[in-house]
Amino acid sequence: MIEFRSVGKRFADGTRAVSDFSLTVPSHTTTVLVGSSGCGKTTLLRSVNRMVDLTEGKILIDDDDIAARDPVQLRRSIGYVMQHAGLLPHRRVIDNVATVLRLNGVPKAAARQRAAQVLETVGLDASVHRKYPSQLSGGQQQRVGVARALANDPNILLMDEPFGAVDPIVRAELQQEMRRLQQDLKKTIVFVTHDIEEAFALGDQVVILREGGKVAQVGAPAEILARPADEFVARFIGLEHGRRQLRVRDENGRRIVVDEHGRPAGVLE
Ligand SMILES: Nc1ncnc2c1ncn2[C@@H]1O[C@H](COP(=O)(O)OP(=O)(O)OP(=O)(O)O)[C@@H](O)[C@H]1O
Repeated sequence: MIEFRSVGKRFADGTRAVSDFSLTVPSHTTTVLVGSSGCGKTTLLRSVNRMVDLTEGKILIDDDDIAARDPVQLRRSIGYVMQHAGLLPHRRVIDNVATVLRLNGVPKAAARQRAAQVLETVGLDASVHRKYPSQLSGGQQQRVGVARALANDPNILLMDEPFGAVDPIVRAELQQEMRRLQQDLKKTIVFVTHDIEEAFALGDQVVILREGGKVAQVGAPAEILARPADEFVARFIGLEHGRRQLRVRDENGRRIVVDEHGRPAGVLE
């Protein structure tokens, strides 16, 4: 479990990114932080592995204050996936993944073996092992990024807009893949996105943020859709002007669900 207790961050230049942010992230589930650009998502995410050091409040991981942890050790114990995969361009795929294991003292052969295993977990076979990142598609690079984050088998995975730079079809594929992975792995995931559809697709718990890291609403996607806390949330999740309102239409004896434009969205069973 990760607990944010009245967390705040003011950067050296005086920019206040976050104030008084509190949240509990339950273990083995996915929590998605969603909000517009600049609302403080990345700052909050990076404060969990101390890439950002807080100016107020504290973060506890399983009841331990992370301020007391060695930052390098802490960072190595937590998986981190960023938007542009952040792979080392001059290292082969297998070594990009093996490097994090080597840093933790795993011998070379064992590191490569584990890297191959974790690449397979994310759907990449041996044909990519010896390639360089630039020889992979954007979606494949993101998979390598996820594999690298999983290599040490961390309990916690931080994901910062990991699918933001790939096309919508690949993005949907990666989201689906992530749900499958999470069913097996049951990591504690904190995922950042500005896309509410992605938040609803992946989050067990969704946190809608306003500017300054202020929480507008926290809840399961269905709870938020059913009871948006206020106008801001209703607008953010696209409930205004009748959007997302589905209706049932009878079509040759079957009940078809249609969207606000009357376009078919599915079949009601
Ligand atoms: N190192 C820094 N120094 C000064 N200000 C910063 C720094 N990093 C972030 N900020 C500011 O803090 C605020 C929150 O930034 P943050 O990157 O956390 O937002 P975000 O919600 O992740 O945005 P995006 O979706 O655009 O990445 C912004 O106003 C940003 O300009």
